[in-house]
Amino acid sequence: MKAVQLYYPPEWAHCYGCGYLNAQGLRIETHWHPERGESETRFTPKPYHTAIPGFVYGGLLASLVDCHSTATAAAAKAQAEGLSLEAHPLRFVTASLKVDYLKPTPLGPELLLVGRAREVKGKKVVVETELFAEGVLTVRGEAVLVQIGEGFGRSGSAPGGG
Ligand SMILES: CCCCCCCCCCCCCC(=O)SCCNC(=O)CCNC(=O)[C@H](O)C(C)(C)COP(=O)(O)OP(=O)(O)OC[C@H]1O[C@@H](n2cnc3c(N)ncnc32)[C@H](O)[C@@H]1OP(=O)(O)O
Repeated sequence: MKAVQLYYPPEWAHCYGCGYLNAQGLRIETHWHPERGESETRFTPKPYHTAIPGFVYGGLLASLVDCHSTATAAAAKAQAEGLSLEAHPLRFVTASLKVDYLKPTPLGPELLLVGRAREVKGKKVVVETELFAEGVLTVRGEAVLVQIGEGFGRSGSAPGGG
């Protein structure tokens, strides 16, 4: 199964968290499970992603939730509209991001993020994410994502839905 991010067109693939063209980035990959209506991202932090020794830096965890959410929004919207990402590479940006750190997240094990769209309405999608370390829920996130259109981010252009 191809990761959602790999459908992004090159001009939208430079993001530090999820752009496949950013050699220094995290380059996360999110997989969509249509039968469950859920997304999954797996990521193993590096030793330098440290908060205090033995635990993951919270800013990194927020980044993971952020980019995992944009991909979840694209996949959920595509499913809701009956579109294939191959033919319709939808792209979302984050309007709002809330992260609750429930427990310290241990540094070392692979992390699993599971996402669901709570609302798909027009160009807006609301995504809930749970992040697990060795099966323990340590972070919960909620994000509002807004679909962008061609030309978004270019000088003088207004945000545009697709
Ligand atoms: C910076 C990116 C550069 C370009 C590269 C792109 C590709 C890479 C992407 C990488 C991504 C990686 C991740 C990143 O790092 S993305 C980078 C961080 N994000 C940004 O820089 C986004 C900056 N913001 C904007 O451009 C605009 O505000 C956007 C496009 C988000 C909305 O402006 P727009 O005028 O188009 O939308 P609208 O006003 O018609 O609202 C639409 C709906 O959304 C709801 N809503 C809006 N805001 C909020 C809020 N704060 N809380 C709750 N809800 C909010 C609003 O109520 C409405 O809902 P409803 O009333 O219909 O129910």
